Amino acid sequence: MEQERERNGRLCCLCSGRAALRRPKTLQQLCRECFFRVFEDEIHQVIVSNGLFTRGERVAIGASGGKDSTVLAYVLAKLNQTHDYGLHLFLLSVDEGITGYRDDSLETVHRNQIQYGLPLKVVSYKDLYGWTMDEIVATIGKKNNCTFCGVFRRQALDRGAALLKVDKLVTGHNADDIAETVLLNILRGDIARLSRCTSITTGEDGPIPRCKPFKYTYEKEIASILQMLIVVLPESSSKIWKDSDLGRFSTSLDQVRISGFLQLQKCQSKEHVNGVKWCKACVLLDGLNRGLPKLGIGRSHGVIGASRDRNERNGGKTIESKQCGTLDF
Ligand SMILES: Nc1ncnc2c1ncn2[C@@H]1O[C@H](COP(=O)(O)OP(=O)(O)OP(=O)(O)O)[C@@H](O)[C@H]1O
Repeated sequence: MEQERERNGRLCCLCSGRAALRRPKTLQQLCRECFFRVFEDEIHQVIVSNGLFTRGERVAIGASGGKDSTVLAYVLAKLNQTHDYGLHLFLLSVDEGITGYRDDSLETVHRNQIQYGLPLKVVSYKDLYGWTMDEIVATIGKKNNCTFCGVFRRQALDRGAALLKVDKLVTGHNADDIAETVLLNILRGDIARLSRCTSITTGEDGPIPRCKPFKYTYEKEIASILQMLIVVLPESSSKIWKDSDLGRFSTSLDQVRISGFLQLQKCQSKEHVNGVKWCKACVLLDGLNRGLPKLGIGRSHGVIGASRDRNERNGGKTIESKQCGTLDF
């Protein structure tokens, strides 16, 4: 209460209006409008100075329904208009099939689709792999399921991006995520990932580069923007947003789901974006389908070894594994 009164008494350092917050990054007192403006200007500067996009490009926003990608969708849609980037923006969501979690957050994505007027594509693990995460957890238990979730999500985003025929995929990874990844890679002694995990654009040698426009953005500031966006929503929806960061917006909009013909074909398919036979996702899926779900768990050389042994015994072909992981965005 005391703090609230004190804050209300302070003035915005840019326009002398009533300050709404002390900005975490610079500790400046700012009103709501100035905070939005400096936040958006900074993202615009990051985009321009790093040459993230080229006019006319098709760009998919990895939309999880969480705060980072929700704010990313808002800010990119806004900047695309105000600065006339000339981008074709899409929302791309991966439905892992986690009851009570992703189904809720996908409702938020549907809402973003309406608010920002962006086309949405949803790709699901069930359609791509024949398994939901709930089914995978029921098979493998809670211990190693993160490996499946992370590896499949990464590939699913690539495949969704290929279906949308986009030139780039952007994600809501922020400065805090990157700091965490750096520390994890140091602890894991993973020098290769350490050297590339701070890049604002990765995968430039692959079919669909990934960019992180929030690379320099503090998570706290993204949370403040989201909170302020909630305030301007109609009462019924703002109540929904307060219930959960992920939101619970009910709508009956059509989800664009990919059909059976795109079921994973062990990377033999020419459509496969990584162009690598037997990538980590394939090894994991192969294990699941054979009733050997732990087959692909662990480090790649272990996987290759285990797979080779098994294939040699079966007189089959050699499986080559590619390092995948959630820290590689
Ligand atoms: N299921 C998904 N569908 C589409 N994109 C996703 C999905 N999960 C993660 N992403 C992308 O990867 C980014 C980082 O995801 P992470 O799971 O680390 O969550 P986060 O830092 O909490 O972000 P968010 O608040 O957007 O969920 C997200 O901002 C989003 O762009």
